[in-house]
Amino acid sequence: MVSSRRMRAFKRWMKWQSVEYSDALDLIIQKEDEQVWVKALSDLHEGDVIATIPKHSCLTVKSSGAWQLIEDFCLEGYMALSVALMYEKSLGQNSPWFGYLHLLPDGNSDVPLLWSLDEIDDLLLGTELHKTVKEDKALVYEDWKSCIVPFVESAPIELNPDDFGVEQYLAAKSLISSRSFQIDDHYGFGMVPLADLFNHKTDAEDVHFTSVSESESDDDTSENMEEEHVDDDGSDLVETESNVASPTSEILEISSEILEMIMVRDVKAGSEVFNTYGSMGNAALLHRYGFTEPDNPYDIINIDLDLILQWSSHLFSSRHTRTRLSFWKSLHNSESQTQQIDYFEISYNGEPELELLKLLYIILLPEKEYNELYLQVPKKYGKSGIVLSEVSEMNKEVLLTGNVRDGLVSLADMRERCYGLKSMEDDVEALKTCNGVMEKKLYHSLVLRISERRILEKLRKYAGDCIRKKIHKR
Ligand SMILES: C[S@@+](CC[C@H](N)C(=O)[O-])C[C@H]1O[C@@H](n2cnc3c(N)ncnc32)[C@H](O)[C@@H]1O
Repeated sequence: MVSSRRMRAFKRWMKWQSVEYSDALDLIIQKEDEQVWVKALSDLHEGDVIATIPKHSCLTVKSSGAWQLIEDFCLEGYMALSVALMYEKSLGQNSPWFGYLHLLPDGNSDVPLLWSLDEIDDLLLGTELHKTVKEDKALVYEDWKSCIVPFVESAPIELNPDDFGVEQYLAAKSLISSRSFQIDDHYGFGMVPLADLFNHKTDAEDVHFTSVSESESDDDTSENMEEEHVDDDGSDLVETESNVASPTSEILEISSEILEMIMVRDVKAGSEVFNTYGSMGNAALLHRYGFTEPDNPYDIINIDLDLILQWSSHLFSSRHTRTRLSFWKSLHNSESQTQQIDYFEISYNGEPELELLKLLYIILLPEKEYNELYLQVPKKYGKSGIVLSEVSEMNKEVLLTGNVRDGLVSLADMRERCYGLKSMEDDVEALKTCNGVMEKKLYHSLVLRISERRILEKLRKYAGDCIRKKIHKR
């Protein structure tokens, strides 16, 4: 089979690159979708070093043959690594990473960046990702046109434009977003062979990825370098002058450095060995990696400020909405250093963030109480005697007046309508008959829609529960 031939070639490549891994691991290619996963062949124990990966075997901007070209053209972050990846792929068998790249898919087609616009509109409508992914696609195209095309045209060596087309750029971006790791200050981030074959499990990883140099490995003072992902602009990766030494001497000096994979819990023979890509909700998982997890505790849903303004303008004059909004903004700005708020988070349990409650409370205050509040800040005001600046996450329920509760329910209903005509029950039914391996886009978009809509359900319940609690207290 082609896939097992590719795996054998990858194993030979790892040997050549001195990438070592435990005999107790099996690298398996799943027949149905060619996904790779790592299986424990015998019991593994916490503390076992199951793989060592020399840093020079990682495909990074610095290690790539295109390094000088990239440097001369001043490309940085994701764009630079994408060019390095496209360049090495363009070399085919002449690339030192051929045996590794040959195992990888051309792009990660599960990542929404690679979906068609129709698929995005159809599958992601209403979700946290719909607008974001459309914007991503437009930005990627812009980046390609304004940076990659001129790079290829002005390169001092002949590059085939077909190897650096927009499709290739999108594919490279999807691989980087779903498989890259932060390595160290010298190499920055890049593709780490073998380490990138481990699948993710939220809060239940079996293995840690650690950077260790030979001098450190003897006395066991290695620094834990849990997989770190970088922002899309790669901004935290831009090197300072001080850590960019003469490339050859530095590479020689650090070529002894290795990355280690260490077990952080026991795993029984026959089980999959998981890594973690971080604590992320389903929107972030799908956006970056192309999959979701059922019952993900890091799920959230956002209520956009625009939606709140729409809701307010159904109830009040636009002048009322504007005045109350700017009053809330002035309070918010005086109390916190955080930047402008465009949306408000509802947590996995359906709890709205404090600032949303404050804004609704202010919008809904009767005119007389609002005027008192406006004139007397930060003194006590109104019947409730609430001092807004004293309300915290701990006691935010004091803001849940009947009107605020109604407001939360209306906002949940308005947010729900963003998902279009299909009800939550339709989505749940569709998920039951969907094949998670063969219909990944549909499957994971349904999980995302359902997880978000469950949070809206919990938000309504949160508003209702508070009614009950208040009645009970009286
Ligand atoms: C770093 S790779 C992991 C190895 C990958 N399975 C492979 O075939 O090479 C990350 C990709 O694996 C898949 N993946 C990882 N964890 C997963 C999970 N828990 N459920 C579904 N797919 C997962 C996703 O396609 C993701 O983009």
